[in-house]
Amino acid sequence: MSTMLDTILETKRDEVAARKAANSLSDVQALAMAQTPPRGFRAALDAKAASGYGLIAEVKKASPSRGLIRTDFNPVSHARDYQAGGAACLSVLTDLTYFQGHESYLVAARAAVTLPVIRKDFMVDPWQVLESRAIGADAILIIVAALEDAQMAEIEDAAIGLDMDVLVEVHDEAEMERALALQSRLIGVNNRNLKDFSVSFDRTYELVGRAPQGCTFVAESGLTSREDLDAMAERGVRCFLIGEALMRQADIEAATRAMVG
Ligand SMILES: O=P(O)(O)OC[C@@H](O)[C@@H](O)c1c[nH]c2ccccc12
Repeated sequence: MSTMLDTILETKRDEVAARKAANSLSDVQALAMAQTPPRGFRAALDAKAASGYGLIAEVKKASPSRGLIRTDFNPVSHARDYQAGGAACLSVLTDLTYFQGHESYLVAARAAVTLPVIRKDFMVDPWQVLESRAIGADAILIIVAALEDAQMAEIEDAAIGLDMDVLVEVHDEAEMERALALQSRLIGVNNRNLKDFSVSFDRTYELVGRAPQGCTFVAESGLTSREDLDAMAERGVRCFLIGEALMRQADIEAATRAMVG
């Protein structure tokens, strides 16, 4: 059976092939080298989590499971609101086909704030890491369910070579084991199953104990309230990735402050 993740990855591979053909490597390299240096993504998260909650606030217009989330989508004002409300970092979706994202949203959001920004997209080729740096991204996502071990290592090496942080996303214990074979100690547990979109906080609770000492552990997806975060904190989780629940609010700054302030 072909899952949603398979479908997304198939589209992504075609898209990346077309982009690689259309852009010379030396041009993308030159853009990456001309960027301001990466803002420390994991360090910013750890700093906030030391005295409260570390929030990665997501600039998210739409998703395959929810459709359009925000009609008056404005990445610059959302980014500013997230920063003013106390977020540690931003996540910006750049996948166009399934999330109505765009690279230009990341560029605009990052320019509007001082927070580090992760490019939220589906990495299938190390070339995308260079492209991410070329648009200013400070960190990239590796989805363990999407890649073979060797591909993950290659993509991670590319990011480390560019001084970028890597958020490694897992969903179960087997994926957690594979994640821990990588170098990054920034691990996210996606409560949402990318194969059928079901959400359960049990994914986080099952895996938080498997995170080694010194690892930055992030609970992702389906979090809607301060109470959700407080319940997770009782089990030792202090960092969170939140999109929809904040993007649906009229006053994003106030909602962010209510969540982590
Ligand atoms: O909007 P939510 O339920 O708060 O979830 C945010 C984030 O965790 C989710 O967008 C996400 C987590 N991992 C991903 C991988 C690809 C695309 C999207 C995601």
